[in-house]
Parts: sequence; structure tokens; C-alpha cells
Amino acid sequence: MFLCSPIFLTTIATSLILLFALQTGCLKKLWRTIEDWFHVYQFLKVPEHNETHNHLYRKLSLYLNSLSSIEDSDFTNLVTGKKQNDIVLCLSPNQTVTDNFLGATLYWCNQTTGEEPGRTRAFVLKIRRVDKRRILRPYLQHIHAVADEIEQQGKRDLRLFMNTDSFGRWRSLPFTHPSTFETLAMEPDLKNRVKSDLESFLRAKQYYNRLGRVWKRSFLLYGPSGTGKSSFVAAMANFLSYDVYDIDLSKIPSDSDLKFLLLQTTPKSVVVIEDLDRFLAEKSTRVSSSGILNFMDGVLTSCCGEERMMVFTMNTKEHVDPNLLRPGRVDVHIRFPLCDFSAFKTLASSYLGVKDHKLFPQVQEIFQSGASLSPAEIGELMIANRSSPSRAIKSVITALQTDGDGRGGGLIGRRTEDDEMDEPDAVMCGGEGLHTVKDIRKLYGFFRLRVSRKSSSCNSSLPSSPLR
Ligand SMILES: Nc1ncnc2c1ncn2[C@@H]1O[C@H](COP(=O)(O)OP(=O)(O)OP(=O)(O)O)[C@@H](O)[C@H]1O
Ligand SMILES: [Mg+2]
Repeated sequence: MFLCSPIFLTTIATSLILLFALQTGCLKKLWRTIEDWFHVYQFLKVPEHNETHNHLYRKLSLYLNSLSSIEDSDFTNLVTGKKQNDIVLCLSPNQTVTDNFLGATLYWCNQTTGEEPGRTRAFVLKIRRVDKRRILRPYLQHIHAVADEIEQQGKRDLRLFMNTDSFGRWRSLPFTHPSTFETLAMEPDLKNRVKSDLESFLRAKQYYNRLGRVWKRSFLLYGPSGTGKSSFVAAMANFLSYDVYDIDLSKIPSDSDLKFLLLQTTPKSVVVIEDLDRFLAEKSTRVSSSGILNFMDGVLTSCCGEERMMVFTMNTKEHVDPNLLRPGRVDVHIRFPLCDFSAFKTLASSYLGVKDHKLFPQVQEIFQSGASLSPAEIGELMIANRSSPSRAIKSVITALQTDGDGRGGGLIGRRTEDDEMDEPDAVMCGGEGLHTVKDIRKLYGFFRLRVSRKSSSCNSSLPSSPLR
């Protein structure tokens, strides 16, 4: 009789559930669910986007991925870090981690819903109501402090953001471009001036605020193809430890979409528009000139935090309205010339390990006659012949004699009045089996042709960025 009583059956059922929960390691989960029923907890959501990008989300991401409890999780993501051999832990979608603060236990869920491109992300904090009243404010301050510390120590993994579709959303991937000011062949004095300019920018928050100016700095990089403009952007991002936002204007349907994209960029970032001259000349995007001007003036960025670098690259600024590039709109102009002898020596030193060579006087003479090639072209020849420095230098000589005549005559050593900085030097490039500059030009031309074909097929005037 007793065996059939409801009390006995309930007891058995409860015991079985508990046993099952114990066996499957779900007891804690079950307990939490019971607590939830009784509203012991409160849930606080931190969405990735509100109207604009939510900076607290970014900080939380840094903070949560640094928690030691991630290491003890049953399941989490392993991803490459800032350096290529770095492996870091990263929360999986919908994974929950625990944190402890002032005696309270807090649960963070990395909530992910929907599919790309409409996927939404948020961190959801589950906290006991009693703890919330006691610790929430100091806990949030603690998160800010830890995230800032991680950023300052350069532990933050940089990201490259791209607007790859016309949905007005950024897609990102780890930014691991190896270019640094050390690997970039530039005139040493210019390099030092750029570095100190960037360092003083980093310290100038109060100064800009006092002046009532947006804390941003704009650079124009101009010069022929393969002279290191994109590599410079990457070096700048690595130096500042900033993310990179690479804007493809051809993918932006209107001025308001450009605004929206800009509002989503975060502080501590380099915002880049490549080949602006081509875009302005061809007028093949739906963004208007005033949309670009607003962007350059930083009007848009002033409402969502600061600390941004704006970089524009061009092959030439000759046909660009000077008003667009006036001081204040673009702070620093840097010209990237074709190779001269000094840049050649820098490249020979880094690519071939050669500081001096009996063929150097001959090379110098050819450069003095006005011949030149881009640093990318010369670097490529050196890489292809790196097993024999003599052969490499001879191939450069031949290339300068046959392909470089007069190419650099008009550029090298010439400074325009509005240059605020000297011009940088030389470059390099990767690849095997290319022995003449014609081969390289063919390859480079082919690449650019493919890119422009691809672009024109989707109404684009911009090539893809080598940063990618
Ligand atoms: N000054 C330089 N120092 C070192 N490497 C360089 C330099 N300039 C170019 N290179 C090498 O040549 C290749 C092309 O350079 P990069 O893409 O930076 O040129 P670019 O000026 O941006 O060309 P484009 O105008 O076609 O976009 C890169 O792989 C880079 O490594
Ligand atoms: Mg480039």
C-alpha cells in the first residue's frame, strides 16, 4: 500500500532525478535552475551592439577571456593570439563561465543567437539579487580596470575589421600582419619622427580635450604602387596596438551607411581608406564627397569615443582637391617614393645580409642616372636570388637598366611643400621563382587587374587591401 502512495513515488522520482543529475554532472545546473524558479537571481545583459558598438562588450570580452575559470571549463575555444605561435583561450558561443568577486559567485554566458549576417551577441550576467546590491558597482569597476590593464600591457589581440558586404556590419578576424617599423625600409630620421609623433599622440588625450578637438590624427600616405603604404598602416597598428578598420567604400550603399559603420568603430583603432584618389576620380561609389568630408573631419567619431587614427592612401594627390587634404583634415602627409640608393642599401642589408658590395658603386651610378623601381620590385628580386647576393644585385642592376629607366627620376628626392614629414624608403615582397622585374610586374599587374575586374563586377573602384 505504502509503495503506491504519492509521497513514496515523489521521493523515488526526486531521488532518481538527483542520482541522474549526479551521474551526469548536472547537479549544479539543476540547483541553479531551481534557484532561478525562485527568482534568486537577476540577469543583466551586455549586448555587442546597441545603437552603436557597445564598448563595455569589448572590455568584457577581454576580461572574461582572461579568467582562470575558462581554463577549467569542460569545453572552450583555442584560437591563435597576437603572435603567430600564441594560443589563447576564448569563450565558445553560449558557454558559461564563473567568476568570483568579494565572496560572490557570478555566471557569465556568452550568448549568441541567429546566423550570420544577422547574428547577435551579448554577454549575460547572472547574479544573486542580494549580491547585486552589494557588489555590482565595484565589480564593473574591477572589470574596467582589468581590461584597461590588459590593453596597456599589449596583451590585447588585435583585430582586422572589414565591411565585406553591404549590410553595414563589420566582420573581423585576428590581425596578425607582421609588418613593424623595424621591418619597414624607411629613411631612419623619418621613421623616428613618425614613431615619436605616434607616441606623443598616445599621451595627448588631455591636450586634445582642452583644445575642444576630437582626439584623432589623420595621415595621408601617397606614392606609387609597391612602395609600402599598406605595410606602413600595419606597422602603425602594431606599434600603437590598435585594431584596424579597413573601409571598402565600394561596399557602402549610402552616406548614412558610412556613418553607421564609423559609429561602430571602437577607440584605439586605425581606420583606413585605401586608394582614395581612385575612388574620388571614378566617383563609382554611392558615398558622396560630403560623406567623406564628415568622416575626415571626425565629426562622426566625436560622439562615440575617440583615440583613432585615420589613414588614407593614394597613388598621387595631384588631382585631389587640396581643400580635402588641408591641415586639420589631414594632419600628416607622407610621400612613399620609389627606391633610391639609400633605400636599396637598406633592402640589401635586410634581404641579403649585405652591408657593402663591390657592385654597390655601379648600382649607385644607375640610381643617380634617374632609374628606379619600387621597393616591392627590388625586394622581390632579392628574395628570388637570396642564395647569391652577387646574383641578386646583378639582377637588380639589369632590371634597373631595362625596366627602371626614368621611372624614379621625377620622384626621388623631390619634396613637395606640404610634406610635413620626409619620405620613407624601400620595401620587399615574398615569392619564389621570379627572376626579372618583368615577371614581377606581370604578376603584380595581373593581381591588380583581377582585383579591379572583381571590383567592377560589383560596382567597385577599389582594390582589395594587402592588409588582408
Ligand atoms: N618600404 C618598405 N619596406 C619593406 N617592405 C616593403 C616596403 N614597401 C613595400 N614593401 C613590400 O612590398 C609589398 C607591397 O607593399 P605595400 O602593399 O605596402 O605597397 P603599397 O604602397 O600599399 O602598394 P599599393 O599602392 O599597390 O597598394 C609588401 O609585401 C611589402 O612587404
Ligand atoms: Mg596598398
